[in-house]
Amino acid sequence: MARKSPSRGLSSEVIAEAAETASSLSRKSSFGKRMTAASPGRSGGGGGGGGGGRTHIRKSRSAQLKLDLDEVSSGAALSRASSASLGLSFSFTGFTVPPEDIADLRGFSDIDDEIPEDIEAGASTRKKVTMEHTLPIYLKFTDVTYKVILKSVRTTVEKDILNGITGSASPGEVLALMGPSGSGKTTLLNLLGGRLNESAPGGSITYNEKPYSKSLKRRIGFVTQDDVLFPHLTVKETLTYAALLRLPKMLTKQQKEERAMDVIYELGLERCQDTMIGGSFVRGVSGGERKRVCIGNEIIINPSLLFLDEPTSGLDSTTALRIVQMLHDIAEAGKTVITTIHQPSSRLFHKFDKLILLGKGSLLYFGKASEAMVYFSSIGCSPLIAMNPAEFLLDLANGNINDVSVPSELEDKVQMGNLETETRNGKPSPVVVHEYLVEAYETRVAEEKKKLTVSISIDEELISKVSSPRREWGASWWQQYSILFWRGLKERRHDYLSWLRITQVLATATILGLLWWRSDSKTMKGMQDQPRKRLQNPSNDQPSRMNFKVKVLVVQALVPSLNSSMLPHQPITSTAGMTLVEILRWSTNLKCYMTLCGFGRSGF
Ligand SMILES: Nc1ncnc2c1ncn2[C@@H]1O[C@H](COP(=O)(O)OP(=O)(O)OP(=O)(O)O)[C@@H](O)[C@H]1O
Repeated sequence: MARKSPSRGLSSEVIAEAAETASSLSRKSSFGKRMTAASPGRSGGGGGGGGGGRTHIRKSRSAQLKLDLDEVSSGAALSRASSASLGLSFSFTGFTVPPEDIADLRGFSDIDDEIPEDIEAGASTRKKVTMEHTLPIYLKFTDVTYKVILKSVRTTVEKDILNGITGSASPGEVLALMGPSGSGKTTLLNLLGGRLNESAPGGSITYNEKPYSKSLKRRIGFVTQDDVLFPHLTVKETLTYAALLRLPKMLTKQQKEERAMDVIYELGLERCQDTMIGGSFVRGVSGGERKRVCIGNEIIINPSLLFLDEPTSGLDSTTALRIVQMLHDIAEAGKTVITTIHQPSSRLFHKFDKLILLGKGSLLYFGKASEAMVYFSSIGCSPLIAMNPAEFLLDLANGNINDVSVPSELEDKVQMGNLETETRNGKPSPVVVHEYLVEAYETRVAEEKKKLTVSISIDEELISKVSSPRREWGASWWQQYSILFWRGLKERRHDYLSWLRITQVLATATILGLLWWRSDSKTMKGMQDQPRKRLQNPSNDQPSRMNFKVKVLVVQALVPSLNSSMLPHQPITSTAGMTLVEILRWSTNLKCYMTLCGFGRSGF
């Protein structure tokens, strides 16, 4: 299969950068490797299984490292991502890899980077849904600032959230945003994802050299920190409804359903596809599976840019590692992945291509994650004991320099006693450390910043596609209505069919029905007057004294302000009393109807 020429992708500079990234990575997982292997005609990794033969391909990380250096330096690595993005090979564009190959993986949980595995290639029977190719998007942001205005009764204060953040991310890369809590990671992520519209940020954010536009929305996937999933839907239902609602109109219902299945296989969710998502009161899928469903919800539309807000929070380190590995696989399909991360393990830290370290909204480091430690040691900050690099960086960003060698400049200042700011245990205070790091980054890495601010040449076609409004989407109004209606019914089927609810509904209906049992329904006046007659002269009440008593009790319960002493003299069938009962009856009916239609969550 002919590879797409690099010129089809971004400019040579970008390609070189991405190629460099690719060469620095030993990051392809066995999962990703299978993807490569499954692509017929692919030369790397021992050859693909062409022609549907049963070719055993030995895969290992070392095999991946065989990445041809000439190929890398010529930019073919990005071309690979590019060709993947053009739907030719990788899985996460989701269109060519036989799911049987993926199914063989026995789910995501069995992926082990280090263990060589045999894979059967070329046994494809499942046909993948053809979708639009991933458009490679180069994200660049320079001197991004963001403020919020805090209004109180007396004053209006401006609060700086981000101060001059500069960085970039190319297709095929995973950029991690790291920093202590409150450092501005989520704000930066939201800005880059075009989700903060209330006040315009300073600086520039470009996507293939174009500013954010509405048409880009369709090319961006955003996985928020809080999982927004329906607890009573199964994994398969969740992704199928997402596909039905979000995929282009030109695809048939069957194709959309197939696309949902593709994503299930790609994310290794096939074993739990029929399990409910679950929630506070319902046991469902595991935390890692839940996160993968959230990611699936976004990659189902084949986005060019994927943003994730703390996708590993609350997960154990092994599951977190698998999630990050999956993000790499997604990136390798030509997507640009940007994620915030909290306290990653050292293994996880080394998996990121690029890193942004934030401290109090300022940039402390931007560059390759693998070079972060070298940079900080060059400015005099190194760990004094063996520690996880991520932990070390977060300590620094917090201004905590216990177990960290103090830069000689700062040490001198402390010893000379000319440090105006307070010191703690003879060590510079966090404020001073923060200022030092910000300053160090500003001056010593100014060159790096300059490189980023230089405009790069990107293929005209890519630029025009980014701002092109042409991308047909979604379902019609009526389709959306019916999909949401059925989704609402499915989501609540467990509520409807619970014995508690059925009993509750029957009991309410019986009690309310008793109010009008054996009523004189011939005329409106008769209906209204009849109970009054009974109340005023119960002995005339032929149908049943019991019936009358029940009614009185029910009305008393419904209208607590009427006490029994009032009843004989103050008939409840006064216009006000009856109107109240009518309102109650109608509101109950309305609520039943609305619940059946899928509106409102609480049932009756
Ligand atoms: N709209 C706003 N109004 C006031 N303050 C805000 C607003 N948005 C963000 N902030 C403040 O900006 C700072 C950065 O917030 P942000 O959520 O980006 O931090 P974070 O690094 O993602 O934190 P965490 O890791 O805890 O989620 C915080 O101090 C937050 O209180």
